[in-house]
Amino acid sequence: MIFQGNSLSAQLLDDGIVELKYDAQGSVNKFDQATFEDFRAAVDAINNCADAKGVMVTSGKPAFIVGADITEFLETFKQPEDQLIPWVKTASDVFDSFEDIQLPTIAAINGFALGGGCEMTLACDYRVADTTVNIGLPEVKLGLMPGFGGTVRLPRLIGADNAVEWMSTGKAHKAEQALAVGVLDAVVKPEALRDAALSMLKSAIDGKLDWRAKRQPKLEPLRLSKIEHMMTFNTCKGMIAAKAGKHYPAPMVTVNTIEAAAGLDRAGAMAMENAGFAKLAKTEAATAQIGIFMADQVIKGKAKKAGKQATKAVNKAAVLGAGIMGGGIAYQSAYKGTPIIMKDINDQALDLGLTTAAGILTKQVERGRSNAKKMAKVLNNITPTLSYDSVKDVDVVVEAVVENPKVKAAVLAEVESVVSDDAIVTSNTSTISIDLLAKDLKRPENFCGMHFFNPVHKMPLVEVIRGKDTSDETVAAVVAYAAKMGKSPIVVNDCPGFYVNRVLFPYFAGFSHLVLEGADFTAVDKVMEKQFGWPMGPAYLLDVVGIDTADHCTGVMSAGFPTRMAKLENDPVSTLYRNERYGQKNGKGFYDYGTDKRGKPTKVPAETAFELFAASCSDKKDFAADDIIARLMIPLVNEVVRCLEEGVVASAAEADMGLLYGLGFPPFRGGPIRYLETLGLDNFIAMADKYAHLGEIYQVTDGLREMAKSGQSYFSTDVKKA
Ligand SMILES: NC(=O)c1ccc[n+]([C@@H]2O[C@H](COP(=O)([O-])OP(=O)(O)OC[C@H]3O[C@@H](n4cnc5c(N)ncnc54)[C@H](O)[C@@H]3O)[C@@H](O)[C@H]2O)c1
Repeated sequence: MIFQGNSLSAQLLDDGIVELKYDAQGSVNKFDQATFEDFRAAVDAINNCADAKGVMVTSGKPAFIVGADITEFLETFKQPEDQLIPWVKTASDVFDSFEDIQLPTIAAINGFALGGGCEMTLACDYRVADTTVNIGLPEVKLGLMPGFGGTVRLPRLIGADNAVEWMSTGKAHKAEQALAVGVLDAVVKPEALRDAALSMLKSAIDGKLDWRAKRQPKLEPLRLSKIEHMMTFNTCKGMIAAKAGKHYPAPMVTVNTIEAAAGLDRAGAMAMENAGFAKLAKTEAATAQIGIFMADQVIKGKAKKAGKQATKAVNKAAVLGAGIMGGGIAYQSAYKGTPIIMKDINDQALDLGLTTAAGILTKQVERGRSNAKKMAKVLNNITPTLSYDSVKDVDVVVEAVVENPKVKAAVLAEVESVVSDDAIVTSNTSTISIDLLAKDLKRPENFCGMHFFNPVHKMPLVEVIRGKDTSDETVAAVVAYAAKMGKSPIVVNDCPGFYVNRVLFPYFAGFSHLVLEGADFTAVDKVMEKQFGWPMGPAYLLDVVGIDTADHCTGVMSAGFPTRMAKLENDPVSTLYRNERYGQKNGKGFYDYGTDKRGKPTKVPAETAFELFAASCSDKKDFAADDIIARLMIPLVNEVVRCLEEGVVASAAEADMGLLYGLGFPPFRGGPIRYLETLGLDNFIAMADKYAHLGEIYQVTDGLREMAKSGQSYFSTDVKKA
């Protein structure tokens, strides 16, 4: 052994080959600060080893190297930009010093080689992978760009156009794709990987392969003619500008960096990369996207823990109601491998439920994401029925019948009397209290809410709602089932609106206030979509949710929080409802919906809506974009803070992910709490105080003022809880 560190070692094998083996103490190999120290020391040891003739990089884990340690990023990136440049240069220098070892080098790549893991292989002269490989530079998904030489080495290896595509999409590539584009030199079966790498390295040592010639282009400027240069970068920039948009600067900074560095040697190009990386590390988008990655880990971690704690595995499920939601739930359960009975009271509904599932599957087949065999298997996993007979032996029931407390109470009691004593019963209600529904059940400990979002197959969130009698076992089993369905579950406590709708309705109230004061709803939608970044502005979202549903929910919320969320006089939503404008479902709401000559869906602001509001709202008035954003977002953020303070949602991470996964909160803003903290607690409070006279939804809590005063972060409170 010529070097032994905590996460990697260098051993001199026969024939003078040094095996540089990454084998961290944790479950995966990643580049954290300690690994960098090891890496640097290992390079020194190899340079000082007189007998070394070549270097083979391997992994002792099922994955090669998964990337940099993202958990260190947010803390590190608090440094000012001018200090981050030397910080990242220290890291890229180690990769350069490895690349400069005056011996042939090869990476034997298995499983994931992402980010820093991919960059480690790029610093080698040759790359042999096995068929399990997944290789790529996904930094852009964290609002960053490669920082360990990826932007320098990859374009010089596979051409600027291919490299920009790899880096601007952040996609991971399978072995064959990476081989075709020239990132890999060979692909072999997993059992042949080591021998193949050794054999190729020996050929280089013996002079049969010219490793110096292979390395040289990586040290020089990119070989591009003026025309090629112009064509490549202009085309790439055009595509990126259209796709990524202004809220996601990382892809454009990446391509600009590669372009600016094209005429430079490695040292010059690396300096460009160091600067570009530091610039991106300081953007709000990077903070937000890194925050999302960490918060997602929190959710996944909790789901995994629930899976271990759950005493009851869900192997067979039932859904009651084959409507929009029931059909979607049946599809999702079946698709992810849990057979499900779909019960309704009428045949037509069952047909519709199955047709919905088949429709989703057909689209997947058309897009090449599935095939007829898989489609048949999924459909076979759904058993439609009109009777309770086949529901008897299921492990979990999801009730998704009409939103009527009496019907739900009757259906829940019925099903409870049919299933076994340890079966879990859940409700997909969006507004009815879980404690209220549990009141007449014999086994309330086996009951909780399981709130899916529409459309079920697309929306990642499931709120698992704990009632006052719900047992921990029930929560654990339902969380595990939701995760098995491929969803991201968050556990919330029972309260009106649960978590997501509870914070959404104050936002809608902010919108209604604005319209009542004369705002043009199309202008509000435009600001909230284009500037704030929501996938739909509030008027459009209300149309999609359904004006009738929204009006009903407003009633529920005002009953639950009578002072803060009291129904507004002349609420534009109620005005539309009274005029039978139910939104997208009947083709008329704030907008009119239809189809054009080619059958494409259309959406135009409805003249009738303007007329109705002219009669019940103040005269038309323009509002500044900042004003619009503040008046909608302050109520939402305030309510999220209340939910955290009341323990409705357990952590800032879950509060953020709930809105990201349930409502499509703009990812570049990270979630409501990340948005609050990016603004700064003091700034948010100052802004909210300006609007406090508008009502309670604008008034910040004492708890928030306390947090601001003591300079605390909601995310550090999460760390303490964990
Ligand atoms: N649609 C949404 O966007 C959405 C989102 C989240 C939650 N939810 C909730 O999901 C539930 C269902 O909503 P939906 O939109 O799917 O409604 P829907 O009207 O499309 O479907 C309800 C189905 O329940 C069936 N049904 C009625 N009584 C029944 C009974 N006794 N036994 C079995 N089936 C019965 C009906 O025949 C119908 O097929 C509601 O509680 C709703 O609040 C809806």
